[in-house]
Amino acid sequence: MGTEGSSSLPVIDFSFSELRPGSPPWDLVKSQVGKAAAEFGCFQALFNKIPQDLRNAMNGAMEEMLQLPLETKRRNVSEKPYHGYLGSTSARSSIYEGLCIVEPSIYDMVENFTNVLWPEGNIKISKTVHLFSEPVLELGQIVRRMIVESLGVEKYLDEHINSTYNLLRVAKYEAPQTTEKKTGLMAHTDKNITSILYQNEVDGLEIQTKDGEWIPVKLSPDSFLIIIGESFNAWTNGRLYSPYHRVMLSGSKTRYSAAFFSVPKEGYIIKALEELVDEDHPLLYKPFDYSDYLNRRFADDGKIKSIPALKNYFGNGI
Ligand SMILES: O=C(O)CCC(=O)C(=O)O
Ligand SMILES: [Fe+2]
Repeated sequence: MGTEGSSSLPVIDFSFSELRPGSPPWDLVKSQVGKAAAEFGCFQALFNKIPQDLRNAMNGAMEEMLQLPLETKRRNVSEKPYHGYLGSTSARSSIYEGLCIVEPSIYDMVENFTNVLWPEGNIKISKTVHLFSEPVLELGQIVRRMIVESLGVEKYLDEHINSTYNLLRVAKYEAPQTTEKKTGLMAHTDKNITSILYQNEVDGLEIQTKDGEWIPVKLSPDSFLIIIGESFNAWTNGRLYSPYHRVMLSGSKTRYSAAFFSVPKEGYIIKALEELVDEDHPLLYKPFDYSDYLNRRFADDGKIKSIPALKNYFGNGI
């Protein structure tokens, strides 16, 4: 699986031409994914389905969107917390900014987003974001299917896949112009199911292992980082790990990233699978409504910062 000693993250190759469920390569990759999700809650996925010119176009699109004037970016709004423009707060650094696109694999949804930023339209950006998102979201589905299969709970696969929607957040971390590392994004766990991260050539993401060690992530241009969120941890009753991660930057290069989040749908109740609760694995969290959790987090944003909030709100007392 490519782990080198204790201080590097698993690297898993998804670049097989025939990665069909049930095929020998599928079973091989599946066992690597299951292990990595349990031990690190995170792994690097090598994925050659996106040609270099599309990656370059995506890098250009991220730059173009995030270099727009502040008042333009602020038009990216949503009633839902964390679904629109994000500037700096006490939980995010002054070098961070993000824009959100709901369901980026649906062309009309991407166009709705670009029309807000460019009232005259921007077909080039819409097409790039849409074309880039499709294979990334396919990768996400492959990973989730493999995880569900590796836990032996296939009967919930359709329910699981249908319980989420996709949110893309493109972010900019302004070059700090320092030799010392500066915080770009504070340590946090993701609240959702899975996150798939892509970046321009500037590294900066760090992942914390179960032992508390921070590992800097070196992402090759054709790879993505998969992170397990708290909701996946809760649904699998702790079988999967949900790691803390942060962005630390130094130097003179601006970092751009695209995070594809699979998010539980409005009103979906996350309840640990009964097959995964037993004497050795007592119930970790009471069933919870994801939107309720997010709203509470949002209300507390800036106060509780990196405290593991899911346990605070819905922990089962263990
Ligand atoms: O920009 C990155 O690489 C990380 C973003 C992230 O962790 C998040 O938005 O939750
Ligand atoms: Fe995150």
